[in-house]
Amino acid sequence: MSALHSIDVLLRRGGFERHVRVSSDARVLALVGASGSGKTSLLHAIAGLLRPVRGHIEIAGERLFDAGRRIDVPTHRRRIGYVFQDGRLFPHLDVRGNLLYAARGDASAARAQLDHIVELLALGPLMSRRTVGLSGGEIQRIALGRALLSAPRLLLLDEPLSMLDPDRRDELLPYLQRVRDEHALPMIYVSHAADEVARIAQDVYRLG
Ligand SMILES: Nc1ncnc2c1ncn2[C@@H]1O[C@H](COP(=O)(O)OP(=O)(O)OP(=O)(O)O)[C@@H](O)[C@H]1O
Repeated sequence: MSALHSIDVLLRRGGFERHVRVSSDARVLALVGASGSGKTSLLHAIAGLLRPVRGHIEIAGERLFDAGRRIDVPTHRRRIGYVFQDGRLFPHLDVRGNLLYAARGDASAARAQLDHIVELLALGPLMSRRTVGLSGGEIQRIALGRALLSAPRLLLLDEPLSMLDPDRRDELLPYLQRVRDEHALPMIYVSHAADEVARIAQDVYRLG
């Protein structure tokens, strides 16, 4: 039986090429490595945005990609929540609209799930705000909530705290820890910050 995260791929992007081999049973895995070592490229490959030259990607028993077996699950069927450095909220929607954008299931299930996420991430006071004027930490909490509401089977986080100043980072970390502890989701967490990695992840893979 494969590990929870079982990845063995050759990645190529322009002149960049890297072989990545990860086998880990940690539910929360951190990816670290120098700038340009391929962390984001690996997340893109997992999300189906970059096709590996060869190899396989299997997470939580789900074969997402396997060149030899001609498996390449389309991005929208991979059920992946993706949180970027900069939140990437939709400017034309208010906070509630952003959260519900990708909500799955029937209306009552979506509402129950929304209530849970709003509580978990303390988003109540923000619900009818426009995205303009939100702080960086608020934006990231909403981005995290939006990703969770898509009912993902895997959460990818690409340096979600790196644009925040140290105080805001410290404020947001406990929310990430709550998500880690209250959702049984596998998570892959890219970061440059060793202290952050130590507080979030259960295993660390270094690229490069
Ligand atoms: N669209 C692209 N076309 C060509 N090369 C690319 C493209 N995107 C990324 N690269 C190259 O691929 C390599 C890996 O980039 P990637 O963004 O995966 O690294 P990273 O480890 O996430 O870096 P950082 O920590 O700076 O975000 C780099 O050398 C980068 O220049």
